[in-house]
Amino acid sequence: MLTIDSIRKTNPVILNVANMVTPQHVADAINFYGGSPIMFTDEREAKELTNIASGVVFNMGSTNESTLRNVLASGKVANKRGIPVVIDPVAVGVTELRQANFKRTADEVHFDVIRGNAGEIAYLANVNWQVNGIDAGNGSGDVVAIAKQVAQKYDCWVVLSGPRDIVTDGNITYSVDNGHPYFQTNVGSGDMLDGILATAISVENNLKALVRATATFSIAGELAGEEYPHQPASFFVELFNQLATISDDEIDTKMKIHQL
Ligand SMILES: Nc1ncnc2c1ncn2[C@@H]1O[C@H](COP(=O)(O)OP(=O)(O)OP(=O)(O)O)[C@@H](O)[C@H]1O
Ligand SMILES: Cc1ncsc1CCO
Ligand SMILES: [Mg+2]
Repeated sequence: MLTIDSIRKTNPVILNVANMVTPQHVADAINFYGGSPIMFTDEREAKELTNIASGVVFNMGSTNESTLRNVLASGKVANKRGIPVVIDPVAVGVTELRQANFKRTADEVHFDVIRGNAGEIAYLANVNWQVNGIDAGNGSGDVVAIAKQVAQKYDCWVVLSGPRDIVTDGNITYSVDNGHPYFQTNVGSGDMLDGILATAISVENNLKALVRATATFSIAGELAGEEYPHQPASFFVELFNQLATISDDEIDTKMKIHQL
């Protein structure tokens, strides 16, 4: 079983192609959880940095020609080395460029995890969904079926986040019912989750570890919400305190996971 102690002892280096909005939050989340984050923006060091990393995160939230090259260069080295790749297809359905960038990346790089909200994963499943920019929006599709379909299509794990998180390999599926509404209030919660997931599976690369990491982040939010029930901005800072101090006992006690 993946323990928080093993993550903190391993302190894996997690390489990120971040978006322009939330890199500090992502670096903090990885760091407080027990990883060692590093970001980069110049393709010339993609290979060297991927060679020293234990996991990589590609956030497609504000990709341009140069950062797309970074993703492709790093992704190929990560695949060759067998280190886990997490991709976040931020607002993928919203513009043609985002769609093309994701397709190109999927054609050239194998992902271990696609992490997105319902709107993003629904787009990848070709399911009609009323998205709202970076936010999940509304749809009537079955999120479990959608997540499984995307996992099968891309031969990877999918973490579809929201009030209930769905974690699947396309066959075995878990739900995680922990969390707090203030996650949704804060921009970058999903980006932080990407970093948490990469950190976790760089230490133990299996579906159960992915489920536990998903629950850990949500439980840290529950604990933060208990401290700050009416202060959404303080919640965000407290989330870091909780990530830095959460124990395996707390995770075991609070975890609400079900195999579906
Ligand atoms: N209403 C909610 N109740 C409980 N937890 C939530 C809720 N909404 C989101 N979460 C949690 O927030 C985290 C981020 O998920 P979310 O689906 O908001 O990502 P996102 O839309 O990609 O966010 P962003 O684009 O701002 O980074 C997950 O851990 C999820 O469990
Ligand atoms: C607001 C925003 N725009 C592009 S990425 C991002 C952060 C949430 O992913
Ligand atoms: Mg997002």
